[in-house]
Amino acid sequence: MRFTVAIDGPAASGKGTIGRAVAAHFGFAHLDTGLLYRAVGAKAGPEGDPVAAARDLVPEDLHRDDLRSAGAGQAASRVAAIPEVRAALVAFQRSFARREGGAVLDGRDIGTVICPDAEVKLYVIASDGVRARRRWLELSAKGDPITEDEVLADLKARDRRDAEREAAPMRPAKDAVVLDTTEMTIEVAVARALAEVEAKLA
Ligand SMILES: Nc1ncnc2c1ncn2[C@@H]1O[C@H](COP(=O)(O)OP(=O)(O)O)[C@@H](O)[C@H]1O
Ligand SMILES: Nc1ccn([C@@H]2O[C@H](COP(=O)(O)OP(=O)(O)O)[C@@H](O)[C@H]2O)c(=O)n1
Repeated sequence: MRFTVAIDGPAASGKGTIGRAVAAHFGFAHLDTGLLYRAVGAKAGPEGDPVAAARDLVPEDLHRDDLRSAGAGQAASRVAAIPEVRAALVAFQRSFARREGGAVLDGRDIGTVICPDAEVKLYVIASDGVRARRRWLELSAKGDPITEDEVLADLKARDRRDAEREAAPMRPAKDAVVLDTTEMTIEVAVARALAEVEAKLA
């Protein structure tokens, strides 16, 4: 069975949390595509060639322990604006999406560019303040000394860059279901996503 769930939306809106839960529930594979761009940014570093880093990306690159920081997120969003970087990552994402047994991919352009024919498309949003609070709680629990205001500034800068770039800008697909999780618990948000998938599987 081939079945693709595409989850897009701005930074820290809950895409990964929902994606992992949907994948676990239905036994689908899950790909956090943001991790690919974070790994490219980290692999290239400030002086390197991001296009070469994207073309040479190997699975071990995704296991670096510094990919979740705000700095790695900023580097990701800069390399993600380069069309050749995005092009180098398309084939892997598309073949992951069509693997046997079902797949969930979360990112910014899954429903619009990577998988325009996905069976389910969700666009997950939440207010800026709520997203900043959630990401700050996550980073501070890991010992990151970043402040909540710094997280908010990071999210806003990335969202603007991601939405305004020419190459695969962040936006909801015309047929995406928008899920505003501002006032939802994780359990409620996941239940809403599961219901959308159930409806299409039936
Ligand atoms: N509905 C929610 N309520 C409270 N916290 C949430 C909710 N959804 C996600 N979170 C938390 O917010 C943080 C960001 O979520 P995540 O799924 O990583 O977002 P994204 O993949 O969109 O960047 C995580 O720490 C996650 O546990
Ligand atoms: N499909 C994707 C996924 C991520 N990205 C870029 O990668 C960055 C990091 O993505 P992420 O999903 O890990 O970010 P968070 O939402 O977890 O903060 C984003 O800010 C985008 O610039 C993208 O351009 N396309």
